[in-house]
Amino acid sequence: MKLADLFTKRKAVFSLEVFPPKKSGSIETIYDTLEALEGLRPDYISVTYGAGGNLADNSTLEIAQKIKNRYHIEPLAHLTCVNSSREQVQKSLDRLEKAGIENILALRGDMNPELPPRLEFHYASELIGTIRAHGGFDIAAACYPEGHPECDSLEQDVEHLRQKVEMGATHLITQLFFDNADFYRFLELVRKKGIDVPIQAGIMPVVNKKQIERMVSMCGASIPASLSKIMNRYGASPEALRDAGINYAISQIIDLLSNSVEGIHLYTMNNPYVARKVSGSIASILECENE
Ligand SMILES: NC(=O)C1=CN([C@@H]2O[C@H](COP(=O)(O)OP(=O)(O)OC[C@H]3O[C@@H](n4cnc5c(N)ncnc54)[C@H](O)[C@@H]3O)[C@@H](O)[C@H]2O)C=CC1
Ligand SMILES: Nc1nc(=O)c2c([nH]1)NC[C@@H]1CN(c3ccc(C(=O)N[C@@H](CCC(=O)O)C(=O)O)cc3)CN21
Repeated sequence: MKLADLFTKRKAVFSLEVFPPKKSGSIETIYDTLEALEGLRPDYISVTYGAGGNLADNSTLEIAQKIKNRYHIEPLAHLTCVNSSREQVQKSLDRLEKAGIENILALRGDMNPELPPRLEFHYASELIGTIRAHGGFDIAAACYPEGHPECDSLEQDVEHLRQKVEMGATHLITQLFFDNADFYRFLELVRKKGIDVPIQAGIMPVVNKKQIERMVSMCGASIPASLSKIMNRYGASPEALRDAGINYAISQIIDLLSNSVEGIHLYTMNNPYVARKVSGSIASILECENE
């Protein structure tokens, strides 16, 4: 199924994101995670590719294929371009098509300090053009409620976002954010600029200090006072911080749904406990939105 069709059927789409286990780890661990996530009945599951600048390989395709064929859930395969040649991208697209994957999240990708950028692709919009020319895929792209960290202004970043939609992205997923006011401000600006494709809010429940620090430095997301108070007060107790992080995310999601958000994309970080807690708490609300 093409994800664009999903957005015409659902008032609020609910999706999950997983990442392939590190090369040193076993690929099998992801299947335990998927087994647990399957029961949460997401509309689709996305699989990262070279997240955070990690080396990418064929495991994204392999996992996406399993999500489709073993769990009968629609997969969204991430694809990045900054470290790839045109030939490599063409090859990836051919493989994805052959595997029956219909949806791609087209990204520039994080810079890997160990790999020099190939300079054949500079921006996600170029990758989107290549995917569209290839044909056969629905294309999603990323957007940044607080502006992309490498961009001088939010206005300029939104202009670049418009290029991605013009090139063929039919659905957007936001970078993680912790202050819904940032999202609402961004949505207003984006709509004013004529970008009219569905936008899903990307939410990450932050459940430990190290993870929060890593995400903030990687994504440039700002921490509102209410969240930093939680971190300071409960930082020494892993369980308290985990539960506070989960509840913070649930509150964010309920506020977003009650303000007519078109979808929630949950960055699960392969943690089924967290995904289960969050989706269990919003299941009846999602049902109410979509009935
Ligand atoms: N792997 C994943 O799941 C996710 C990864 N990311 C990462 O976030 C980063 C950005 O990715 P994308 O949004 O796909 O990249 P993008 O190519 O859309 O934007 C990257 C930067 O380039 C700027 N830019 C875009 N077009 C431009 C142009 N024509 N001229 C000048 N500047 C331009 C943007 O404003 C932004 O600062 C990447 O590192 C990506 O991997 C973000 C979300 C999810
Ligand atoms: N700039 C950027 N790059 C991304 O890859 C990315 C975003 N932003 N924003 C949203 C999500 C978050 N994603 C992430 C972020 C970090 C890891 C990560 O740190 N992975 C570790 C393992 C961590 C763990 O086991 O808990 C790894 O080494 O692969 C994975 C996916 C992918 N996405």
